[in-house]
Amino acid sequence: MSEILRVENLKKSYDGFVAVNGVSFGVAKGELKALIGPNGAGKSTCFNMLTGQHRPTEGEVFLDGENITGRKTRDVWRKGVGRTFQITGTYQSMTVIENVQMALMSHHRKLFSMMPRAWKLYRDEAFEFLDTVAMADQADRPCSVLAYGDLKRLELAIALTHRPRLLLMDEPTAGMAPSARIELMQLVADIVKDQGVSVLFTEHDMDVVFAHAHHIMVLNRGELIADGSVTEVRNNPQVQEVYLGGGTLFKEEDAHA
Ligand SMILES: Nc1ncnc2c1ncn2[C@@H]1O[C@H](COP(=O)(O)OP(=O)(O)OP(=O)(O)O)[C@@H](O)[C@H]1O
Repeated sequence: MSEILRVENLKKSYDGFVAVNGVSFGVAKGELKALIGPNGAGKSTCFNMLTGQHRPTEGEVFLDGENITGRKTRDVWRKGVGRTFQITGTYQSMTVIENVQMALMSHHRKLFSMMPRAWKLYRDEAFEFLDTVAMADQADRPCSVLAYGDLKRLELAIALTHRPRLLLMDEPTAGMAPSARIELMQLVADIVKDQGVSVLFTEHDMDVVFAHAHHIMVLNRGELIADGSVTEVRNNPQVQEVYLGGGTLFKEEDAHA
């Protein structure tokens, strides 16, 4: 399978402190890949370098073969790299569908207008995105009354309006109840399968990671210590040491590969 993302020898230093050190990896087209690691391992720093928020100190980032290292966030986004954040970024005073319509206006490069007729634009298209995340029945509800899990699904719909080739998800299930976490990631897995979008996500909940990731990478103190299938990562002694001081990290039945 060819790669949507290739990262070579990525490094980020802050005043001499090395947050990410010589990291190289790939994400295949149509892959759902997890980037895990303890707090402060360098996951967000990695994401920030992929999206152009931070310029790498060294190394290169290729999107579908094109070198995008150091490009501005907006350029990277226009090239098809989307991102969702741990804290949702919807407009609370607007309805669910208006949030999606506004994202579509941006995607189609239409100037946003507060004129009432602006809300007729892209309404059908917006419904399709809401349908993808099973939110069409909540289209006309204000965002301020949505349950947290519904806000996360809405944020996913908004990210999809830009037709990302690669979607980076920063702790997508943070703050959710365990059953809602698995449900949200099942939705993401379905989207990956049905639409061929590639997803790279960070996550602290191992049940979510093992249930859905095709492959897992492990960062520790800025260095990539594992990159492989669930089974390979589970059996990696260095990973077990990092997580549980040598104890068992994974249950056999969790593995799919
Ligand atoms: N702008 C910055 N200036 C200085 N140090 C930073 C900066 N951003 C991150 N760091 C440091 O780099 C290291 C990696 O941080 P990062 O946020 O990437 O880790 P993380 O794996 O995403 O952690 P978490 O799981 O807690 O979100 C940490 O030690 C952090 O304090």
